[in-house]
Amino acid sequence: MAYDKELAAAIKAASLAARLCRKVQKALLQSDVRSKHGRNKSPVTVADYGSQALVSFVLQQEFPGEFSLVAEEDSIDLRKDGGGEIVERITKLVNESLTSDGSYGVSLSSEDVLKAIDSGKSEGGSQGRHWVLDPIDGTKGFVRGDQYAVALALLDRGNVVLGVLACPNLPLTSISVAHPHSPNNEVGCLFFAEVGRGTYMQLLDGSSTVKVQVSAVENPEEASFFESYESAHSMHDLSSLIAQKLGVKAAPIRMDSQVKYGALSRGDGAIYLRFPRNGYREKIWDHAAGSIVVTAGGVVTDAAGKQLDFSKGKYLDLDTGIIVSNQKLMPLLFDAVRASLAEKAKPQP
Ligand SMILES: Nc1ncnc2c1ncn2[C@@H]1O[C@H](COP(=O)(O)O)[C@@H](O)[C@H]1OP(=O)(O)O
Ligand SMILES: [Mg+2]
Ligand SMILES: [Mg+2]
Ligand SMILES: [Mg+2]
Repeated sequence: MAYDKELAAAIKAASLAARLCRKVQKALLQSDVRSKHGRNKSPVTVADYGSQALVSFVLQQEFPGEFSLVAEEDSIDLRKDGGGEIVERITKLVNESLTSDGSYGVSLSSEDVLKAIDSGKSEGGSQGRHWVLDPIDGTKGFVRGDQYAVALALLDRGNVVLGVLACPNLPLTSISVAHPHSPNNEVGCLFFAEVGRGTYMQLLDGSSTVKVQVSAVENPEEASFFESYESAHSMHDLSSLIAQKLGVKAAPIRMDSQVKYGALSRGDGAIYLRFPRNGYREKIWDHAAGSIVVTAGGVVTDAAGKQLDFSKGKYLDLDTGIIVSNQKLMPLLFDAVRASLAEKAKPQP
């Protein structure tokens, strides 16, 4: 109700971007992958840029006037010498997506595309409304041919009020430890949630919408947990200690990106553990959409039990890590996390 128009626009923008990403992933060339300028080694592809340009353009068409977007990518590298060819490829991809949709009847120039990418420079904060976008969350998974998500959320006065997670490679049926990728299954899901109205999953073409719910499992022995595929992103040894203390029997399900929140929101597993290495600062676009999608039955906190605060700009200010589970399991999980962190902090004999 309150955010109907925003939700419809977000679903449209994320679906179009997901289609663009799918096309690029199918034909991925090494030359499409660039490393970000020295700051870190995370890859960025034509699809990250194309997705950001497309979502930014669609949202600005739907909401002319006041517009604020906090997004991961910028055009600095693209504007450098030698970036011209890649900008042309991105522009072509964006225009092909807009033409296939047919709603806007425009063709963007390269400069329009660069401007659309750069309109994601807002800092967010506790006042007003801000869109929050990760155009491809899990770029490493995307490049590997695995899981990734287009993650879009809306902040209103510092709170996440809606979120859309498009997961082009997530099987429609439940994934498990034994079948994390299910190559024979149909893939491509989109999750959406609006504050107080539950979470829904549909196919990427918008059909077959169903209401979903986080698993209500209460016995940790029956619970399985998600964590990053990349051990550089989240400490696998710490999660395994937590799982052991909790009594979880199943092996971890390792997947890239906020797809983990999507899978959790429909009950594929009951726990998500994320413990980045020291010094890593979490960004709001890596958790905004995911965190609202799991609120139908789920709880998201940092390792100190505090709710995530999206009102402080583009970084999340949090203690040690992020944990997600259902309301019943959370107290047990929280105890296991505290005990494991204390054990790891003890000097080794
Ligand atoms: N060193 C890092 N530690 C933790 N997370 C990272 C690191 N580098 C990038 N990320 C981001 O973490 C998320 C991936 O986490 P996961 O390992 O759960 O898939 C992505 O948002 C990824 O960015 P990106 O959006 O560029 O892919
Ligand atoms: Mg990145
Ligand atoms: Mg990300
Ligand atoms: Mg990203």
